[in-house]
Amino acid sequence: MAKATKKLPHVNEDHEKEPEPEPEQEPEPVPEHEQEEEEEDQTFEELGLDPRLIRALTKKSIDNPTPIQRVAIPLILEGKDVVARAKTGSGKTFAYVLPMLHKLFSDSGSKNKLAPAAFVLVPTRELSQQVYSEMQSLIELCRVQLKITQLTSTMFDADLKTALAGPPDILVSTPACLQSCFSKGVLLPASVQDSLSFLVLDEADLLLSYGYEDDIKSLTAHIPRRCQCLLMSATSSADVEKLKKLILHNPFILTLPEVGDTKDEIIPKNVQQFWISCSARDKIIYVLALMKLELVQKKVLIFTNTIDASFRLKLFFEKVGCYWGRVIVGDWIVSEFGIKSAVLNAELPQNSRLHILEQFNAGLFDYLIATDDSQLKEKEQADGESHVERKRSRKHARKKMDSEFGVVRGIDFKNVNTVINFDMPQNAEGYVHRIGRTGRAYSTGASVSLVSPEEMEIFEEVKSTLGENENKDSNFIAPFPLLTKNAVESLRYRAEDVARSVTKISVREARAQDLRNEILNSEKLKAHFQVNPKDLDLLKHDKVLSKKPLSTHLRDVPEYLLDPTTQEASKIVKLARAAMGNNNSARRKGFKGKSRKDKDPLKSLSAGASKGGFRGGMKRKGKEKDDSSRYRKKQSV
Ligand SMILES: Nc1ncnc2c1ncn2[C@@H]1O[C@H](COP(=O)(O)OP(=O)(O)OP(=O)(O)O)[C@@H](O)[C@H]1O
Repeated sequence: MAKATKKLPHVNEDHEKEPEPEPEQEPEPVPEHEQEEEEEDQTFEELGLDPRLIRALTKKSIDNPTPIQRVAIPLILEGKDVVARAKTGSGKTFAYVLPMLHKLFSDSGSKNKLAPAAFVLVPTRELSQQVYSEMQSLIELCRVQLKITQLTSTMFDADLKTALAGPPDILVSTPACLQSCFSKGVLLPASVQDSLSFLVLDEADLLLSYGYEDDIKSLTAHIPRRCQCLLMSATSSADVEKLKKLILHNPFILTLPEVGDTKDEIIPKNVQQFWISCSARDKIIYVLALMKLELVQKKVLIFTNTIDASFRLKLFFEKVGCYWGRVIVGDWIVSEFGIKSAVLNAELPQNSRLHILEQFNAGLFDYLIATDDSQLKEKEQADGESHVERKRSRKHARKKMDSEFGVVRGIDFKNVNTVINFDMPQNAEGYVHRIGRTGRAYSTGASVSLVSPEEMEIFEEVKSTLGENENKDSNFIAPFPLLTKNAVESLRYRAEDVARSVTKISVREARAQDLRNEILNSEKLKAHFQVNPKDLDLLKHDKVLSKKPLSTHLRDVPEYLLDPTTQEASKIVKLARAAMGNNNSARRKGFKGKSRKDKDPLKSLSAGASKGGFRGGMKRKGKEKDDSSRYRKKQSV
């Protein structure tokens, strides 16, 4: 314990029964900037991790631990129960996976056990797949004989038995699925009592909202007292507190970080947040303008609150012939290819959803229109209150959807530069999780929320949750500076014309068609991925769904339609993109890649963006250092 704090003089962990040493027991105070450098330079070796894991990380170009990893890993290696709260994308998964694997590597006794040594519980199947893949790839790189198994609620009893035969060392699952293994007798409480050394509740803030409370309560009876329990969470909530009381013994509470005043910095500072005020009807023109005039950087993740809205958008993009990519050979344009988008929602089969995520992450397409799970649930509830009939039919529809689906929360979308809230989420928590899909691993990112007058209330709620304060740099949602009303008006006539042609019937047909495609895909995928698990390229998810020929009148926006400010803004965004090159570089070295603020051409632009104006997401280095050095002292229960 003392060892961990001495290495990390900025960190204060509270412990219920073991108070931290008084400051006089700390090492000699070091000037702040030196401490920051020292912490940032800390290596995984210094944290005491197994060399095989360190080599595996190096192969993944991960050299230095992130702030939460720097604090959590030593404590977990020491065998402490830990509650770790750190913002989205801050590397919480490796913060528990690395020390857990380290300990399992050296746990020779586990081979004679009759049940897994570790349970990792997550709220959704997408997350389960993600965590499973991360751990599996580390284990493979380490060339260690550890078996990891993923269980899903759709597995037959016989498959569950097969999966648990052996038994695996690590089990990744949702709480419901694990509990059903106990109730079906596939897992025996006595064996678990004897074997279990680790219980991880990942994305703990979401576990209860996904309805797993009863499952978790039932599971507690099977968790041996000596089992080390870890709870990872992006936000603090009453649910996290509840889980903490249910599961953990005497935990260390790590909270990262607080900057400045009374409110936590919830959104990573490397993410610039913007908003545009417009009518619900005009949103489609604004989103078109953002994309068509290249005012946002790819890859783009667009959120809608309903599946129909996502298809409407997809068809609209297809129909406006958003073609601005060109293949040029010599002086000749040999082909033009369209910007196509894919949709992601709970209606799609599981295999398709995972594959869409993989393809998007692999960069096979740049625009993904997602309808997030909680929005669906809440929208249905809201609709249901006023329209009983609709509620019944939606309830029926909901049954067809996957209750373990979770597209937004915790999913590690790779290299998303921009998140667009086409619809505002239903609550501030939804906003935080959506925006957290960009700026992962402290890379840069931006978000643009389109806010209609009807959504102003929720927008205000978001701002107050974030602790917005124009004098403070963080958590400030600025008016989007790059798009003028004139630029939008220049697109209006044509865009409205195209929007009119996207009828309810065409949306319904497209949705049905997409589902058919994906069910077919899913069958093919299932068979194919059994043989070629790493093959990403078999099937396409961004097929054109429009049945009618595409309109050409918005294919190219004539220069005369654009006002000079927007033209200038578009040029600047392109320059910024060129200057940034591969923004992934920021992700290496424990997120401490140098930002290029000196080269940031957006810094000079001020069209309407007061404080927090468009920074192109590149000038946050100094503040990032603050993150690594400030952990908030928090009272444990
Ligand atoms: N030390 C590191 N250096 C560089 N990249 C890292 C490091 N640790 C993790 N990453 C990468 O950072 C990304 C985000 O990590 P992770 O998914 O664990 O974040 P998170 O804190 O769990 O976010 P969320 O709360 O949204 O689930 C991943 O792509 C991961 O591979």
